[in-house]
Amino acid sequence: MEVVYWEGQRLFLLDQTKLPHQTTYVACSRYQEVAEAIYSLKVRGAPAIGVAAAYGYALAAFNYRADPGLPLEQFLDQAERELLATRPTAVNLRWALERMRDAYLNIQEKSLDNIRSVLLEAALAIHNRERKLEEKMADFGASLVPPEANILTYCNTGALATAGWGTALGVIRAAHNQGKSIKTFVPETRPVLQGARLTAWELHDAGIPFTLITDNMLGYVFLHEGIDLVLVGADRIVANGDFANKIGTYGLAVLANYHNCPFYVVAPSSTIDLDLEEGKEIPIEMRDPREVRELGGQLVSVKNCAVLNPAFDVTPHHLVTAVITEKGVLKPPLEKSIRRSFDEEGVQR
Ligand SMILES: CSC[C@@H](O)[C@@H](O)C(=O)COP(=O)(O)O
Repeated sequence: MEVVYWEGQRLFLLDQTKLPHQTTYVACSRYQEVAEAIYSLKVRGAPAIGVAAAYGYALAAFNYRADPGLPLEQFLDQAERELLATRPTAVNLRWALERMRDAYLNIQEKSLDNIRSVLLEAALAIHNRERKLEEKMADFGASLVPPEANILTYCNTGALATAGWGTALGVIRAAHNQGKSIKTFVPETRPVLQGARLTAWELHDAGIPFTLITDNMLGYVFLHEGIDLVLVGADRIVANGDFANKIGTYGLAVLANYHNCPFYVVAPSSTIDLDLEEGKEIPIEMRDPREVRELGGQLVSVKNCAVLNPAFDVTPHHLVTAVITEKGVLKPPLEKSIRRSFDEEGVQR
């Protein structure tokens, strides 16, 4: 099932807020609808929002009418700003939009038809690149999974989160396909239940055994079930290896460390932000208090009570066993191996 696809002059997004009960698509014909879909988590997960934003930028060129409005370049800049503002933590959004802007700036023949077709090609290339490199990453990760293993993952890091193969869940899928006997524990991931609604749905669909737990069972599971490794994704990894991921990841990393359990972060290099040195510089998205007070739209607490709702937390690099990207398994000292993985390909940011 496609998570994101382009047809005609519209972008279709699988509405993840309706899963697992309904599989419906939102059809976006304006870039503002893509921005709204990203903000409201209809499409979510760092790589997937990068892919959606790239198509959103292309859509802006299709929306553009020369009449009294802005010149095209300013209109595209406005689309870029609005798409970028939707979710501040996942750096893949900025990564994808920068590539779209570069694609626009490199166009020689600036007729509207040509601009539209070049930008659509550029968005498709970002999407296809994601698919290809995630399979590579999954193979690197699967090589670290023992033939029999209890794995703990977090949030949703599968095809739904990437519009490709998946990050941490891609590794689980690859290990399963290699015939490894794995049991995956899936925390529900409050406040909006990406684990219970999305990861459980993906694993069930793929026929991969899993056990759903509530987030406050993590300690119990380490003590009584035995966890062999933890696999999580990331929304932004900075130069020293600190990384932001779904709220709760830090607590999970501390528990894994206490239990001497390997803790792996799986993410494409588009999630690495070498402009930031340390995790404390990462902007953390604060979301609507209703996500905490409510469950499935039903109030479960005191109306209007004070709420804290950071969507992400930052885990320090010393709790990370290795970072797995499409370039390989990056081991500590993380700063050195992260920078080297960029230098090898001469990637400039
Ligand atoms: C591809 S997985 C990496 C992260 O994006 C994932 O773990 C996560 O935190 C998603 O958060 P979300 O708020 O659902 O977009």
